[in-house]
Amino acid sequence: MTASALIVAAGRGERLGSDRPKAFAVLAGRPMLEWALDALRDSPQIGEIVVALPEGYDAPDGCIGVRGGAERSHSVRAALAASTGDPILVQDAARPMLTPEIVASCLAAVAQDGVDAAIAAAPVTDTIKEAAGGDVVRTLDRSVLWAVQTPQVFRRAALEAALSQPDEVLAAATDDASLVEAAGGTVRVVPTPASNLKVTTPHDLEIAELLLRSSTRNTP
Ligand SMILES: Nc1ccn([C@@H]2O[C@H](COP(=O)(O)OP(=O)(O)OP(=O)(O)O)[C@@H](O)[C@H]2O)c(=O)n1
Ligand SMILES: C[C@](O)(CO)[C@H](O)COP(=O)(O)O
Repeated sequence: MTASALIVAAGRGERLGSDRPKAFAVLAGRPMLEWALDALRDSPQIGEIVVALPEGYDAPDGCIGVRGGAERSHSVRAALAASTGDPILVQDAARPMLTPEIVASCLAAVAQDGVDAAIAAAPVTDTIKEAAGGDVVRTLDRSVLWAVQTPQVFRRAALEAALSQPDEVLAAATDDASLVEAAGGTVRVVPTPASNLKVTTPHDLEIAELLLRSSTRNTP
């Protein structure tokens, strides 16, 4: 069956502080959402693209639009309900460095036997410490740590089951794979460059602008 891509674009972007929802903030001359859309439109495995949108925004050309929810996972659930494909690729509009190569790697990984989800992730390069009240409790073993990104690709049945939980369970999840993990599913990491960053703050927007303006993706 053909894959569906879900792009979650319904967030407010409070940490970015722009005058419009973050997915529509201008990045290298275009709405941020368009960068991830380009990579998905250039991926032949993707049969349909569903975009979860803020109120008052229309679906981009060739995409199915749905109204997003209160939290990110609620937006994923709304987009999933409007999709028909299998597997399902979930992408943040706020990750504009997506490429067709990353899409292909994650789709290939989820097609392997026994895998319920395949998620883009970069090995952690900083030393990570756990702290409480300002004091370090422990230093974690960096060799087993991954900084998780999107895309996250799921077998449809696994994502449907994960997202069928109560609203408050979904609201507490910072990514979709964690819901599949909690249900005992097998989630595989797909090594991806750290440059597949999420635009959260104005500083991230500056970095993404520099990367995109120096990339061949920005040539007509
Ligand atoms: N209710 C929500 C919240 C987030 N998102 C999307 O989920 C992605 C990752 O979320 P995040 O970076 O936290 O975006 P915002 O919620 O917009 O940011 P902030 O928390 O700063 O308001 C973004 O593409 C965002 O548009 C969404 O579709 N629906
Ligand atoms: C899904 C995600 O991009 C993986 O890193 C991230 O967890 C989203 O977090 P946010 O707090 O909604 O920005």
